[in-house]
Amino acid sequence: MKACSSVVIPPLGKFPLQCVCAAVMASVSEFYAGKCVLITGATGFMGKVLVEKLLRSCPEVKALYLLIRTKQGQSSQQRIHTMLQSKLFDRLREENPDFHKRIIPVSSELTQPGLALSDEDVQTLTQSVHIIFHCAATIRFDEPLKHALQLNVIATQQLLCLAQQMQQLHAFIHISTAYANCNRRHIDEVIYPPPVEPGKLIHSLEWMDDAIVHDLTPRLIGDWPNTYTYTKALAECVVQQESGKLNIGIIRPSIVGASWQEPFPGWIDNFNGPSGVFIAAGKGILRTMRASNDAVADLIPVDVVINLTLAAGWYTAVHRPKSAMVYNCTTGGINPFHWGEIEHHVMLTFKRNPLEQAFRRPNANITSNYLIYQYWILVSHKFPALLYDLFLRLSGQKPQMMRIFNRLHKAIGLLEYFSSQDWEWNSDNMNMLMNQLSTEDRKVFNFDVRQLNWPEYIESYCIGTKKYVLNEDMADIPAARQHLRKLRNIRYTFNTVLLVFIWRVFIARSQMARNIWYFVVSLCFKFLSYFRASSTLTK
Ligand SMILES: CCCCCCCCCCCCCCCCCCCC(=O)SCCNC(=O)CCNC(=O)[C@H](O)C(C)(C)COP(=O)(O)OP(=O)(O)OC[C@H]1O[C@@H](n2cnc3c(N)ncnc32)[C@H](O)[C@@H]1OP(=O)(O)O
Ligand SMILES: NC(=O)C1=CN([C@@H]2O[C@H](COP(=O)(O)OP(=O)(O)OC[C@H]3O[C@@H](n4cnc5c(N)ncnc54)[C@H](OP(=O)(O)O)[C@@H]3O)[C@@H](O)[C@H]2O)C=CC1
Repeated sequence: MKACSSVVIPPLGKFPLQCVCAAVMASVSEFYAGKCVLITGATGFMGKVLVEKLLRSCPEVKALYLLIRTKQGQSSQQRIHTMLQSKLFDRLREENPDFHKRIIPVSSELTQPGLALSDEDVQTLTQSVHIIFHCAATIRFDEPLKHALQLNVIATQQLLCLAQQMQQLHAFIHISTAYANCNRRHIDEVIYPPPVEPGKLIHSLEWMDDAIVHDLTPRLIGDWPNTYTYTKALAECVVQQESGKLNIGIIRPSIVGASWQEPFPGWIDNFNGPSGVFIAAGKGILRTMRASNDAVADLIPVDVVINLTLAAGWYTAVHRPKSAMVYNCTTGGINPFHWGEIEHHVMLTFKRNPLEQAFRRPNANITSNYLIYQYWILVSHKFPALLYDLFLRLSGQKPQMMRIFNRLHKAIGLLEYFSSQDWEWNSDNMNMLMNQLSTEDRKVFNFDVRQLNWPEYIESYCIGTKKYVLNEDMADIPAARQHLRKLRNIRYTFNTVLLVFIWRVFIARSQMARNIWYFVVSLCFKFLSYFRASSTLTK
C-alpha cells in the first residue's frame, strides 16, 4: 500500500490493477499510511473526534489538512493549537506526543467564493490530498435558509469542484444526517429526489432579500421540520450531481451522542441534541418535555460514527463503487432503545451523581399529551421561574429565570419533532462494511452497535456532560448531594407554608371548610385524649 501512495498516482478511475489489489489487502490503518487527508469542520464535535482517532489509530497517516476559518480574532493556527490542548487529545498526547506535526491548518471560510483558499493552498491541496472528509455544516435548526443553503449546499458544491481538480483523490466522504429525509418514515440507503432542484433554488434566492426569504421559508421547506434537515437533503443531491468521476461515500448518522468507548467513555463537548436536554434536566430546570415514551431514541455514539466514517473512507477508495454509497448510521433497527427508557436512566444517573448548583432536584417526565405538557410547563417551569425572578428582584438582582425558560422552551420546541416520532432506517451498508473488515479492524474501528449496553452508555453520557461540558469535578459530588438535600428541605418547607396559607384563606371564606376543619381538629383531640387515658391506665 505504501508503494501505492509513493508513486505518482494517475487520475481517478485509472488506477493500475496491482495498486488496487494491494489496497484491497490493506487493513484500514495501513490504507491511511502515507495518505494526505483533508477535513472540513475539524473544530466541530465530530471533526475533533475524527482528527483524534485518525492520528491515534492510523499513526502512519502523512498529513491532515484542516480547513478552518478565523474566528473571534483567532487564526486557524491558533484555533488548532487551542483545540489540541483539550482533554479529548490527552490519550493521543500520551501515546504520541509529536502527533501535532502531522496537522496542517489551512485558512478557509467555506461560505466565501473559492472557499477563500489562497492560490498556494489550492495548489498544495490539488496536488497532495488523497481523501476528503466533509464534516462542516451549520447544524442549527433555526438557521436562516439563505445561510444554511450557503454553507450546507453551496460550500459542498465548491468543495466537490475542488475535489474534481485533485490529482490523487481516492475518496470523498460527505457527512449527511439520517434526518435528511425525515419527511419519509422508511429510509433506504439511497439518495432520494430533492424537494427542489438545488441549482434553481440557489439562483432564486440570490436576488431575494432576507425578509422575503424568511417569509417564504415555511413554504419552501414543506414537510421538513427546519432549514437544517432541508438543506442537508439538498446537499446529498448536490453530492450526487457533482460527483463526476469521484468515489463518493455518504454517512448518515442519526442523533450523535457522547463517545461510547473512545478515546474514553462519555466524551462530549456541546449542548446540541439530547446533551442540552440531559443537562437542563440534571440541573432541575427542565421538568417536562414532549416526547413519546415508546418512540425509538435513535442515538448513536460519536466514536461509532467516526469509526464507520474511517472504514467507509477505506472501502470507498479501495472498492470505488460506481455510484455514491450511502451508509445509514443508526441504532434503532439493530439495538433499539426508547425515549421513556432514556428518561429513566438519565434521572437515575443525575440522582446518584448530581450536577452542581442545581436549580431544583432533578425530576423530569416526558409526555406526548399536549394538555398534560402545557399543565407541567405552567406549574413546573413558569410558576417557579416567576417566583425565583420575584425573589431576585426583591433581593436587588436582575431577574433571569423567565428568560432562561423562554430559551429552553424554544430549544425543546425545536427538538420535539424528533422525540415524538419513529423512523425506520435500513442499515444494510453498515452491516456490509462490517463484514468487509478484518477481525482486527473490527476491534480498532468498532461500529458494532449490537454490543452497546444502553443503561451503561446513558450513565457515562450523563457523567460526560458533567465532566466535559460543565467542567464539574467528580470529587465535589458530596457537596452537590448536600445542595440537593437543602433544596428538598426548602421544598418541604415551601409546600407546608403554601398548604397552610391556602387552607387559611379557604377556611376564612367558606363555612363548610370551617366545619370540616373543626370536625378534623376535634377528632384529633379526641384521639389524643383517648390515647393519653389508655396509656395512664396501662401504667
Ligand atoms: C426529560 C429528561 C429526559 C430526557 C429524555 C428525553 C430527551 C429527548 C431529547 C430529544 C432530543 C432530540 C434531538 C434530535 C436531534 C436530531 C436532529 C438530527 C441530528 C443532526 O443531524 S444535527 C445535530 C442537531 N442539532 C442541534 O441539536 C442544534 C440545535 N440547536 C439549535 O438549533 C440552537 O442552539 C437553538 C436550540 C435554536 C438555540 O439557539 P440560541 O438560543 O440562539 O442559543 P445558542 O445555540 O446560540 O446558544 C447560546 C449559548 O447557550 C448554550 N446553550 C445552548 N443550548 C443550551 C442548553 N440546552 N442549556 C444550556 N446552555 C445551552 C450554548 O452553548 C451557547 O453558549 P456559548 O457559551 O457558546 O455562547
Ligand atoms: N451532531 C449531530 O448530532 C449530528 C451531526 N451530523 C452532521 O455531522 C457533521 C458535523 O456535525 P457537528 O460536528 O455536530 O457540528 P458542529 O457544529 O460541532 O461543527 C460544525 C463545523 O463546521 C465548521 N464550520 C461552520 N461554518 C463554517 C464556515 N463558514 N467555514 C468553515 N467552517 C465552518 C465549524 O467551524 P467553526 O468552529 O469555525 O464554527 C465546525 O468545525 C455535520 O455535517 C452535521 O450535519 C449528522 C447527524 C447528527
